[in-house]
Amino acid sequence: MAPAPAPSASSSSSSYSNSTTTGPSPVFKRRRVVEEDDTPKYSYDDLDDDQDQSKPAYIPLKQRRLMELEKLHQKTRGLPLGSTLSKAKQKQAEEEDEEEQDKDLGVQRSKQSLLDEARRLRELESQKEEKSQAEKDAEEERKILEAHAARRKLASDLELAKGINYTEPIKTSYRPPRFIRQRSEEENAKLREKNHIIVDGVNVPALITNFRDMKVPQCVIDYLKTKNIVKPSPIQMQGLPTAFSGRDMIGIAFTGSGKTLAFSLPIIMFSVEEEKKLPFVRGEGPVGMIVCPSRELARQTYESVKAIAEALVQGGYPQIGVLLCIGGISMAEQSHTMSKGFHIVVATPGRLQDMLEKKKFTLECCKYLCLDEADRMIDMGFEEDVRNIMNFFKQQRQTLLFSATMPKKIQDFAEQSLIQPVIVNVGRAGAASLDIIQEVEYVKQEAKMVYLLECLQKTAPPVIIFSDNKNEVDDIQEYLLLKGVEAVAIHGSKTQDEREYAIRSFKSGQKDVMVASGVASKGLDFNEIQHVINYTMPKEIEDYVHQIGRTGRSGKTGIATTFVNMNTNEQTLLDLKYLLMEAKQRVPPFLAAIEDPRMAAGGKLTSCPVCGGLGHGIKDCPKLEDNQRRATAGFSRGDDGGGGW
Ligand SMILES: Nc1ncnc2c1ncn2[C@@H]1O[C@H](COP(=O)(O)OP(=O)(O)OP(=O)(O)O)[C@@H](O)[C@H]1O
Repeated sequence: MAPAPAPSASSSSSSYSNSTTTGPSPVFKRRRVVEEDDTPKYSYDDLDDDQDQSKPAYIPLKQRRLMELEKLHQKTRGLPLGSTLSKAKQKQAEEEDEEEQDKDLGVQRSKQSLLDEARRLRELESQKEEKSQAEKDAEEERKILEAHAARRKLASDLELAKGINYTEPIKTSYRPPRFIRQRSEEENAKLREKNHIIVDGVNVPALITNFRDMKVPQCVIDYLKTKNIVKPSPIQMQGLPTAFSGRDMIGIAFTGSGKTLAFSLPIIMFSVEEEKKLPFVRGEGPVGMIVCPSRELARQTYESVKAIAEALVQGGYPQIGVLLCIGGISMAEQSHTMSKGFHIVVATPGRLQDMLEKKKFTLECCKYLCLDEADRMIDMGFEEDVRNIMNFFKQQRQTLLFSATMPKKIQDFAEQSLIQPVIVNVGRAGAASLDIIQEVEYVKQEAKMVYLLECLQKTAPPVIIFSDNKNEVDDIQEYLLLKGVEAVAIHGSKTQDEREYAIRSFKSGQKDVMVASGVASKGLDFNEIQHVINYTMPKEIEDYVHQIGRTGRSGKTGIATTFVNMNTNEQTLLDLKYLLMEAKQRVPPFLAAIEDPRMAAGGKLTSCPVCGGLGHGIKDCPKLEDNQRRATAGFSRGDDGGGGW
């Protein structure tokens, strides 16, 4: 029999032992060995050999079973006890761990199941509602549009502050002939349909299909004839009687359709009437204003107003004064007109605001305001300028907004700013003129310049080439001059003299080609442009519509060629594809191949409310992006307008 081990230092701390050093062997052979992990362990020797000698008073059942198991195991397999024990212990620990984990998992599971539940409920709900993707998109678009359109009304701060809210249109002395007044609504509707005119608004004045019935003075009719204007265009048929009647109006018609006459003849006639009543003297005026987004457009409008005013003088009507109010012209020139009293101001917003602030003239008796290319003016950051100008009005005014591209966003914005407005639409807002043959060609970036020369052979001059980059405009002009082509260039960094020279020499036919940046030539009416070449496809489809609109004007046919390549944004190409389809133009295979993701998702073709493009929704609108980028960067005005406005 093995001697009972002496208590060792290592075990003494926890061994049950007699502290006596003398006398018989220790009573307790079985000892509790405490190891590092404090788990009780039993010496095999003690258990086996000393079983009958010294039995512990009580061994719990669990332990006894373990012991039995160990013994059995040892006998059958001959495995060391420690390993079996530790395995058993491990198992037990694992079981305990599992229990612990289960407790944790229980919490986790219950958390996860809540999420699952929420997801499941959401799925159920969405199944219940079963909204199509298109419906969801439409809803989202509506929300973006609402957020985007949440602006103040286009009214003066004074009116807003005083809570002035005009509800009735301005009264004028104009009365159409009796037979027109007696025409039934059905007849009017038929006539509108025949002329592709769509109107919206209350008590829309009847359209009139000839100038005489509109009571346009004979001398003006004669003058218009000299300009080959014999019959009113659809926008004039509806727009002139509407404006003559004093109604606020939003006029939308394609490029080159005669909008200028539609808004300038009424202001001329009102001025003549006022002058007849009581002649204007120094310091008096104006009666009305026409505000344009660019100097060139303002000058062009000024010239056409002056020409009609001159025709009226020839016809025995009183002389009316017209003031051109744009940057880059001398104050002396303007002072001369102002010294006599004047009736009409044609202006760009910046210079107009400046002159009003300097009290060069007041708007005390001004009752007529027309914003030409209104949407572009607002897009270009002139909204605040226009609002400031409104502050100078002292009474109710008649407001007219005109453009070829008037996206829904601007229409909505304008509608709430006008008084019982009449909306006159000829064709879809933003659609291209049907008098333009549109050709789109894939030309690699590096091949563009050379191909341009070839392209110029398509038609006789005059030709306009557009590029959206000032440096490129200069490069193209230089290249053409080198090749012997008579070309002029115009962009926002040119001086006023250079810009005027370019326009004059091109208009008079001295120069065959004009290379221009988009902004500099919007709305300009050049004589019978044969061909417009978009050297670079503009990012925004509205710009494309305005640019190609320099040809195919007043009923004549023109050609537009547009270069695209892999640098052209796919979404812009999609806009272009739809525009070509709408105008029944040939769609080249590379454009036809571009698929519309909205169609694939079961959507339907609608125009973007922000820019009017057909190839995207408001969420992907490049113009909205651009506006936001400008707003973030603190820009307010058009890219190359710099100093030009
Ligand atoms: N009734 C008409 N019949 C024939 N030609 C017309 C008529 N009215 C205007 N025109 C001519 O059509 C040309 C284009 O007119 P205008 O510049 O007013 O177009 P627009 O609609 O303002 O175009 P844009 O949107 O590009 O500014 C001008 O040369 C003008 O003299």
